[in-house]
Amino acid sequence: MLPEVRPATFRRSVAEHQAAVRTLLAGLPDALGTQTVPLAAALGRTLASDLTAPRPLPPFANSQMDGYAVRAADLSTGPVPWATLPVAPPIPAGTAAPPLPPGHAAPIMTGAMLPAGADTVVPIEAADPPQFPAFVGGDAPFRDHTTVTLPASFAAGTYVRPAGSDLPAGATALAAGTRLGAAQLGLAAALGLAALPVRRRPRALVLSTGDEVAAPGTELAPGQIHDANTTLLTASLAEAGWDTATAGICADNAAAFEAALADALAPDPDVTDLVLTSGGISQGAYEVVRQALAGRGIAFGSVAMQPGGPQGAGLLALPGTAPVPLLAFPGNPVSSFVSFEVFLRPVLCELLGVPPRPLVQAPLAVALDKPPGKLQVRRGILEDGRFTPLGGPGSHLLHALAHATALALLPPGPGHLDPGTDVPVLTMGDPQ
Ligand SMILES: Nc1nc2c(c(=O)[nH]1)N[C@H]1C(S)=C(S)[C@@H](COP(=O)(O)OP(=O)(O)OC[C@H]3O[C@@H](n4cnc5c(N)ncnc54)[C@H](O)[C@@H]3O)O[C@H]1N2
Ligand code: MOO
Repeated sequence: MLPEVRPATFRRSVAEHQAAVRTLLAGLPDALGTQTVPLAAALGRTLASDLTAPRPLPPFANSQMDGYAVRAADLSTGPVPWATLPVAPPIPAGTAAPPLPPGHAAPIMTGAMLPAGADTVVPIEAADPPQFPAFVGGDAPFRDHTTVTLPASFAAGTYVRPAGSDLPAGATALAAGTRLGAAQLGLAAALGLAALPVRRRPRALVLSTGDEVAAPGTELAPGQIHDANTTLLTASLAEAGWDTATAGICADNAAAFEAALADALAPDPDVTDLVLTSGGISQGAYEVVRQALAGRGIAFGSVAMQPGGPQGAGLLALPGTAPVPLLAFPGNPVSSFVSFEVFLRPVLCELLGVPPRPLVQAPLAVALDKPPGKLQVRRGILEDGRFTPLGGPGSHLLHALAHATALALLPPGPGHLDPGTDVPVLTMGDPQ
């Protein structure tokens, strides 16, 4: 059950707006539920519940080397630091090993089951002779009375992989919330599991607004710009594991915008977990999102942050559609990007148990001025452990953003920060 958020005009701190977004999206984990999918379809999905090992890994004690399975005690019975032992029948991988007769050495292959009684494997290179007898692996019949000489320097347990030494039966193999990559799926396969319980992928509807905004690939009329935000927000969501749909670019006409939104939500057989709009929420005369949605459950206001000051959020209540959480981001592309990184990604990570972007403290390489009392998010790079800004604070500077690998979160408070001031920095990795 999602909470009611009443229309209002707000002035919030960043923490207050983050809390409002968290409350709005609190029902997401339950709404996603669980579905079981084959391993081949589980790549990139999120594990829905703790995965318990149904059997030990490895399932039986086995050899780590091609060599001889022995009892370590049989190697140091005489006055010399070696022992000559009769050779028992060989143990290939994939067979049930018979018990090792006392005082014998059984040729054993890597991964083969250690016979009962053996506790050590001596690699073939350490044996004399350092090759297996001709009857091992060939068609020749087993020859009794063959012997091998082995050094006594191998302590009990050497080159043995005990049952459960990777993971005991009943242990937690992977925790709920784990994003399933190659290694995690490999572990599930090794445990014998053919399918895994995963969360339904969340799904968002992304809409850009503005008479001036035209789709990439189209010719621009005078005064028009290309739509960056649909792509930017869709890609941000996809990186966070979401499926996305778009209702395209909506003109600055409240009735048409509302109709487009209702259309995109109503006939859709797939659940929409979130609507994300950009543009049309500030103080202008043509603020289509604000005008259309202020009476539909969405609160608009300002957050003490730059860029990304204007914000809207709430539970969208359109006639004929199910209530759905909606976040309205400002139209400037960097404002939309920063809004995603500050308000949405951390909440999604927290709710869905995904690790957030790493946050480090780093000194500023240069002096920076900012609006006092607001959190300013500067884009830049970490170089020699210091934060160097790329471009200025303007929220239209997409080129600098595209080269940034770090976001400095300059705290509200004084408007001037000296070089060397330690500030929190979100690291984003290399641009792809
Ligand atoms: N008088 C005031 N004016 C503005 C204020 C204010 O407080 N008082 N706030 C400014 C801030 S800060 C921001 S951010 C913007 C937010 O405005 P909107 O959310 O209403 O966005 P728009 O006006 O529609 O667009 C802003 C800007 O971004 C461009 N844009 C919009 N959509 C896209 C898109 N999909 N792709 C690329 N670029 C887009 C648009 O052309 C504008 O240049 O308001 C300030 N004004
Ligand atoms: O707050 Mo606006 O998002 O700076 O440009």
